[in-house]
Amino acid sequence: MSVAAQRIDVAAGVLLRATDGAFLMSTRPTGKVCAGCWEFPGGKVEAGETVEQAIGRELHEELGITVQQVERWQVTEHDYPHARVRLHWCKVRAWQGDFEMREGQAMCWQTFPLTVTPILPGAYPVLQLLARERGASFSPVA
Ligand SMILES: Nc1nc2c([nH]c(=O)n2[C@H]2C[C@H](O)[C@@H](COP(=O)(O)OP(=O)(O)OP(=O)(O)O)O2)c(=O)[nH]1
Repeated sequence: MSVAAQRIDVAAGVLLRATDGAFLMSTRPTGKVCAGCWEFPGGKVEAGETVEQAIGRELHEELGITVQQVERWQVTEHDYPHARVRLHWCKVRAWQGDFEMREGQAMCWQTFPLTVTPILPGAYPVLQLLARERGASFSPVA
């Protein structure tokens, strides 16, 4: 099987702010594919890791926070020219620590309609689901 044909497991966290239900989006750091695009924080699940462990590790590495509660939510797939990914989405409602953008990313709490663009296409399905849960809508920019 070629590298491009292998599906890569990615854990992505939907951090939900208790006060107003806003969710956190961040930009992809310089040097990564699609740098500057908005996404949900997370990254590749490493060998031997559970999705929950991967979320805990990634959010600590990227945002400096300690995740206290992770709820598995949806699984979606997306094919990019650079990779075929399987995204394991988790809702994160409890964490400790102050946010530190350890990879030089930008972060923004969002509600619908979103105010950030461009968004990584692999995040569209989960944004549509989140919007539906809230009686809102999300339409990707063509
Ligand atoms: N974190 C995250 N990744 C996403 C989202 N949507 C989406 O298609 N992806 C894709 C983009 C990438 O191909 C893949 C995540 O890989 P990555 O390169 O960011 O992972 P990583 O942080 O482990 O990076 P590295 O160790 O390889 O540098 O998942 C999203 O909302 N959040």
